[in-house]
Amino acid sequence: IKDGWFKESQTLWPGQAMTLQVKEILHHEKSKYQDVLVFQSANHGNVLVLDGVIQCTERDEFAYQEMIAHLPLNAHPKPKKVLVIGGGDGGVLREVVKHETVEEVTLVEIDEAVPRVSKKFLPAMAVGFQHPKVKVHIGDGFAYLKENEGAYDVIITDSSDPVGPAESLFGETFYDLMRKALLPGGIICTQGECQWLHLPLIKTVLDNSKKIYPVVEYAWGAVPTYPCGQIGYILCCNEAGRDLRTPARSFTKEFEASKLKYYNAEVHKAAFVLPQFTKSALGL
Ligand SMILES: NCCCN[C@H]1CC[C@H](N)CC1
Repeated sequence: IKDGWFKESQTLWPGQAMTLQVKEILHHEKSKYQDVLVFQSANHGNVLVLDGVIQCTERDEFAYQEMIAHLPLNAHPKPKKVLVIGGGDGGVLREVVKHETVEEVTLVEIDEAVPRVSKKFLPAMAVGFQHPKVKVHIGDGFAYLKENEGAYDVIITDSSDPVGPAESLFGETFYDLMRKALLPGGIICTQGECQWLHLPLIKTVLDNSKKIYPVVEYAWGAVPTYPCGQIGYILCCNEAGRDLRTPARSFTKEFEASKLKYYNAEVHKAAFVLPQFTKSALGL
């Protein structure tokens, strides 16, 4: 942080950097896995930064949390058992429990510091931990998946970037472990990086996924404080012929108007419409 501005410079987005004006540093620690920073920004609320990378800001986190949760959940006809890997800030949990069909959602987060710090400094996201349907497990998602085969209708991997603790969450082994943990007709949804910055990585992950899932899709949406102001979502289903691009279920218009700020049935469909350079690069 230099003369009151935080700069998000990272090898994953060379030559560019989002900067946010800092009002006050609220917390800074080295956890067992990563550098954890929370600051109060001038115009984006409190901001969570892990290893120098913006994870979420109070101002625009809803755009990401709603999409990564409601794209898979509304693409599934009747999701009951949900698993979230990562997502230690609680935002995805807050969204998952909005689905009446969901009976139980388990969150597996490797770093105990993230829920601890989120509960203190990002209460509007950490509210997700309070719901009775929620179970929290601090541990490695790999190990957890191996212990829970054929158990989940939807698995959401809300990870940081493939540099540091989340690196292995972008590998073929992990995608196969998620597949084995799904129930029939199950859907996974993972943080899919940025089409302007990471097309080779995205292509590798999608090509690997196509070897083991009959349905593989790429969607994207705006998140102003993420690199290039957007983020992708990779969705896979273990049942051939399923259409993930059209909601199998929708919230009522009233629910969309009162309980959501980004996602709705039209946004669901629009998210899968890709610009030509991405379409041809990913062969979708
Ligand atoms: N629940 C926090 C969101 C984590 N996802 C982010 C996607 C964009 C990345 N550059 C950083 C992590």
